[in-house]
Amino acid sequence: MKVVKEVFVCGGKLIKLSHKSISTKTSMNVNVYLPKQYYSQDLPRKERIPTVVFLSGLTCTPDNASEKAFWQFQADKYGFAMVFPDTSPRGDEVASDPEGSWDFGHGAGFYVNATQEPYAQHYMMYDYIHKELPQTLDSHFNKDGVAKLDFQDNVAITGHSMGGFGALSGYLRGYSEKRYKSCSAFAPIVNPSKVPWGQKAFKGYLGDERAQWQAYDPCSLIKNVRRTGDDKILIHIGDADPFLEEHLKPELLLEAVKSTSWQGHVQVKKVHGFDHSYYFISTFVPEHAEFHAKNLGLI
Ligand SMILES: N[C@@H](CCC(=O)N[C@@H](CS)C(=O)NCC(=O)O)C(=O)O
Repeated sequence: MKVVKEVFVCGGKLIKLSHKSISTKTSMNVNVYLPKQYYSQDLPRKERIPTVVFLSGLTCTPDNASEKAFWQFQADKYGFAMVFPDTSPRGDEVASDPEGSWDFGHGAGFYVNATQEPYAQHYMMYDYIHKELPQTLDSHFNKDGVAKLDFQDNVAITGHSMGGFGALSGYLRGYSEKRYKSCSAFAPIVNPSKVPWGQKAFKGYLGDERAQWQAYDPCSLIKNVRRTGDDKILIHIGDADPFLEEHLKPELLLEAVKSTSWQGHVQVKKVHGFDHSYYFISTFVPEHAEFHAKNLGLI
C-alpha cells in the first residue's frame, strides 16, 4: 500500500492510500481515518481500535464521505477508525457502462462479484471489500507485531444508497460467521432485484439468472438468516429523497422481514424533509455512530 496523502482532521488523521488489488486487478484508492485514540499513548496495549466501514453510493470516490459525512468527529468521540473504500475498479482497461450513464460501471460496482464478461475481469467488488481490503489494511497498519487497529474482527459496516445495499448484503451474507458486529444504512437500495438501478446492475454484472441476484439481495437474504442475540439493523431515509419511490423502497424490506426473526428488529426511520444528499447523511451520522459504538463494545 502506498500512502498518497495524510490530512490532519479533528483529533486524528485521514490517510489516503492506493494499492494494487488482486481481486480487481487494478489500482484501488481507499481512505482511512485514524482517530485521536490511535495517536494517544494511553491506548491499552491489548485493546485494538475497531473499524466502521462506510460504503458510498453511485458516482462516489473515497473522498465524498471523507469530506462531507463528518464521521471523524464521531470516530474521535467513541474511538473507532473509519474505512472509506472506492465504489468500483477504474481505469481505461476497465469496462464501463455502454450507455455512458453514471448508474453502472465506473463508480457503480454495486459491491458484487461480476460473473459476466467483460465485467468479470475487474468487477470483483464483493471479494475486494469483504476479504482483500481488510487483510491488506491489516498488513499495512499492523506491522511489526503491534496490532493497534482491528480491520477483521470487531468491525461494523454501513453505507449510502448503493453502499447501503452493499452494507446490508455483506452483513447478511457474512452473518453466520459474524463477519460484521453491526450494520446500518442511509437511504439504501433494499431490494435491487425489484428496482431499475439494481436490475440494470445485476443483469450487467450477474446475468439473467435470478438465483444469482437473490444471493446478494437483502430482501431475499434476510428471510434465510436467523437473527441472534440483540442484533438490530438501523436505517434512515429522507421522505424528500428523489430516489425513494423508484429505487429505494424501504417498505419492501419491512415486508420481507414479516414473520421472520428480524421482525421488529429492522428499524427504518423515515425522516421528514431530508433528501438523498450528504446534508441528510451527515445529520444522522451521530445516531449511526452511537449505534455502532454500542455494538462494537465501545460504550
Ligand atoms: N450524479 C447523479 C446523482 C447520483 C447521486 O445522487 N449519487 C449519490 C449516491 S447514490 C452521491 O452520494 N453522490 C455524490 C455526492 O453527493 O457527493 C445525478 O446527477 O443525478
